[in-house]
Amino acid sequence: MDDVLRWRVLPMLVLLASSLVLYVRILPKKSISECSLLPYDHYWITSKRIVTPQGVITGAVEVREGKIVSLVESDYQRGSLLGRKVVDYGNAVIMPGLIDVHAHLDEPGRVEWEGFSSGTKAAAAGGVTTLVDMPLNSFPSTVSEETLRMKVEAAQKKIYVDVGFWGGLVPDNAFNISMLEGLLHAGVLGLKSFMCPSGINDFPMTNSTHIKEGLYVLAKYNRPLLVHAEVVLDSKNNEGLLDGDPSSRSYATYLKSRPPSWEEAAIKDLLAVAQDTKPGGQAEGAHVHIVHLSDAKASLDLIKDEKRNGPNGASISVETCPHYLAFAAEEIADGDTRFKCAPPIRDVTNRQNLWEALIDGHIDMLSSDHSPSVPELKLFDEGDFLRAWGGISSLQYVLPITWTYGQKYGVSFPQIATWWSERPAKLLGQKYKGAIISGNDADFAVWEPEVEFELDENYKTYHKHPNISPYIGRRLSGKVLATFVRGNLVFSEGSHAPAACGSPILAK
Ligand SMILES: NC(=O)N[C@H]1NC(=O)NC1=O
Ligand SMILES: [Zn+2]
Ligand SMILES: [Zn+2]
Repeated sequence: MDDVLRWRVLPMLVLLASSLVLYVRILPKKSISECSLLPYDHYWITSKRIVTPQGVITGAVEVREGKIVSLVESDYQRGSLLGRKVVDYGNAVIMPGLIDVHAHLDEPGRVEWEGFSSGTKAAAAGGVTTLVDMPLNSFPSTVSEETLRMKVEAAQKKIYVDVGFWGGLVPDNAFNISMLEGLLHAGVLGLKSFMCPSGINDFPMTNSTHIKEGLYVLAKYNRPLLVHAEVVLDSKNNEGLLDGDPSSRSYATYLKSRPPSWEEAAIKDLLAVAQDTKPGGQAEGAHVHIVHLSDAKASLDLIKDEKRNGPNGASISVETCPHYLAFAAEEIADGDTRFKCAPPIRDVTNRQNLWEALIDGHIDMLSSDHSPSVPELKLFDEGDFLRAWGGISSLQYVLPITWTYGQKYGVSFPQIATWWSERPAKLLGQKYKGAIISGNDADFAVWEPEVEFELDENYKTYHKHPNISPYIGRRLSGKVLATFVRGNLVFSEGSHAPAACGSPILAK
């Protein structure tokens, strides 16, 4: 019996011990192959169309340990990379990964609306390699050091792309410097506030005084304040409308309820406060970023006027979103609340003016303002524009939307890279993101501009609620083939890497 034990158990123990050693030794390798569909840490990607700050080139990008280490402009097919690990994307476009500075992922607290996992899977499938999560629509809102920690905790092991966080500037913390400093110190990339009711009870609106206080604190940290710039004017538009009034199904009714004058009045007040960000001003170092501009008339003129002062003027920037560039009020059917957002989508002429302002550089960048909810809150049965949730679901589609609807205006790959990568990286203070240059993070969107597809039920969408998006049913061009985040191939030909290895981005 003793002998049997010795000859059977001993070898098994040896085997167990050696496989444990092996397991421990291969652990780092294993984690690469979980995080990436391409399990190398040193490789080249090649294509005939690589979008760099110097223009579109044919060549190879060398990636090592998550960084771009060299960029070779050459006809790589001649064999200079023979024997290397090369992924050839042929004629597909390699662009810097998209950076979405404005998305609502709603976690913790409202995962039934979206969540870090589905939201960042959608981002990865759309070529978005970094996104910044808004401080509201989750519960609690991100307004203190503690609530930021809850966000970061909730994001652990769930994010497929890199994710930063905005903190909320609300009346509760605006006059509480230590609370704001705690939030900034803990790593939010900047603050966000509303000049009108946000639609979320624990995220009340701020007035100019709150914003001024916020800017003083932000100045010390060199970080921006993002502002939803609409103020509720004493409008008579909806007076007399009762719940269930048939005209609340009318898009025209909704459009009139939030006129361009709301944006104009807010931007006027905001630019007055933003004067403190001028060189030598009390809030020098802070920056004001106007989110989702819709009004391309008086509101845009105010912004253009301020920008004419150049570096001596206030430090400001502005974004618009794909839905203002893709849709127009005239095309929105009554009752179709998928199109409800704030500020609203305006008329055809306004859309044309937004495109021109973007192309002329008056509008700095694009963002998704992906703001989904559960389908029930969209009130599809009633089609009530006044009571339905306001927010457009689009995160996964922003690249093909920009490309498809931009064709009419002759939009180029470098322009898309400027609007979706370079300028957003600058707003976020991310020095190593936003462009394909040596030393930067190896964040890429690889896509095929010429490939068309229909957003129908056969199209794999990763948003938690695919059907609430107004883009469903549209034909788009520009298919995302592959997405790399810090060298990890996180999405390729319809599949995600097994593990979610995105990093939280915390400001230091
Ligand atoms: N709370 C929230 O997401 N609001 C957003 N939705 C929208 O359409 N505009 C917004 O600011
Ligand atoms: Zn907003
Ligand atoms: Zn938003």
